[in-house]
Amino acid sequence: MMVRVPPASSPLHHHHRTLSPSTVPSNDPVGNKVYLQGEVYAIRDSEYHRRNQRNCSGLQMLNALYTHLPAVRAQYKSPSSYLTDLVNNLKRDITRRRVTGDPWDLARKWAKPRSLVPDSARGLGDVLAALSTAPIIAADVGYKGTQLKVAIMLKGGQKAVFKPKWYPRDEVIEGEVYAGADRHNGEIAAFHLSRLLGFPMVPLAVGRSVSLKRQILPVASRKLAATFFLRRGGRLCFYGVCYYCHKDSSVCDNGRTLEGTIILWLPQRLPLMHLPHPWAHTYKRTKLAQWEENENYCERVLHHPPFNSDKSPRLLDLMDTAVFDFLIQNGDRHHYTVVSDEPSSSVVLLDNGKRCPESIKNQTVLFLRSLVITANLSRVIFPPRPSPPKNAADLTNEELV
Ligand SMILES: Nc1ncnc2c1ncn2[C@@H]1O[C@H](COP(=O)(O)OP(=O)(O)OP(=O)(O)O)[C@@H](O)[C@H]1O
Ligand SMILES: [Mn+2]
Repeated sequence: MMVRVPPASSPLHHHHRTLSPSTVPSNDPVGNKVYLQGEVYAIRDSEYHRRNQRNCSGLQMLNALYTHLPAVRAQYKSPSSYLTDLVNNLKRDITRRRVTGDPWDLARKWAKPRSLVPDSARGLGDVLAALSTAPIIAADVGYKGTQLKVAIMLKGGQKAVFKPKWYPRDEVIEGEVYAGADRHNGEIAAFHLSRLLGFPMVPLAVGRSVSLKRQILPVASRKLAATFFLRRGGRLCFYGVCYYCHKDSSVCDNGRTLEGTIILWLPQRLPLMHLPHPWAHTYKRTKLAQWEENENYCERVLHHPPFNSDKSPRLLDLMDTAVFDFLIQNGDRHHYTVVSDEPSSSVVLLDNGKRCPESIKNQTVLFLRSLVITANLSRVIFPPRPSPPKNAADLTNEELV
């Protein structure tokens, strides 16, 4: 299911197809079947729909939720001091205060299987500043994955990743939710959003403009350097080594620098493991996934490890991940990542560059507040097993907010 929150007036409004509320719900023969309640659109590809008319349980749940929206709005009409403090503290944390002489060590100590950054992270501003200014002492082709990236080593021995900017910030990406290359600034927004939501599982990420000529090429491995070339007009370009890496899809500097995102590498003591996401797309237009076809799919998932253990928070963590991905508009979490050999590990939120809306920088306090409310919803609507999940429609307003 693909869910969007784009009323034209909202700060989340962005450049995807804009749908007219007046067409809802409709079943137009060529386009999408669109559901609307309040200001939420839930869109499903029409082709899927024709084949599987029954599959609307998620939409019904959403509809049930939106009956509570007016009450939630009323309660949060004015900013609470809790949220004002929360945002102020987050802001203070990301200010450079020169409280640590060893930012890499500080960040390494912070990282735990259920929290990569503490709620109150004195020195975070110093780590972020170090990421965006520390000299790059080595650069190599990306480690794995399909997209162009540069593995870098920063002075002081810290590993990191450089993901280049592909699009102007207001570029429209048409197609499926997983279409297009990554948005470098999506990774940065995702990092701050994760802290705001109390789900700090995104590795630290900052923006940085690098000089390919002066900062990357001189320290590049031979393999990486071999993919550099000059365009007419003096722009330096490269395309790296990866599944989608090709000279035709290279990135170029503007004559001086290339903008991108630097993402901190997680410490060695937190090795990662990738697991298939039970609610992944099939990535084939004509093939439905089991979760799209089978009304009892969730029950089936609950019979398998790690979901069959009352001690495992995994399903709740995946739900929080779903809320998070909804907010950053990421439809590409085909696998999820956890820390190996840590059964209680939360989901490590890597690879957040898909489709993060450009307008996230225009957030207002109002918007932030609604995010915090949304983030808490999954815990309320889906209480931990074994207590039987309540029907969202049965919840009182007090329970929801
Ligand atoms: N900050 C990090 N710390 C540790 N490991 C990382 C980090 N970022 C990425 N990795 C490892 O590298 C892999 C690929 O990274 P990423 O998902 O960002 O690249 P990608 O090319 O977009 O991958 P994909 O094509 O699978 O979407 C991750 O699955 C993870 O194992
Ligand atoms: Mn990716």
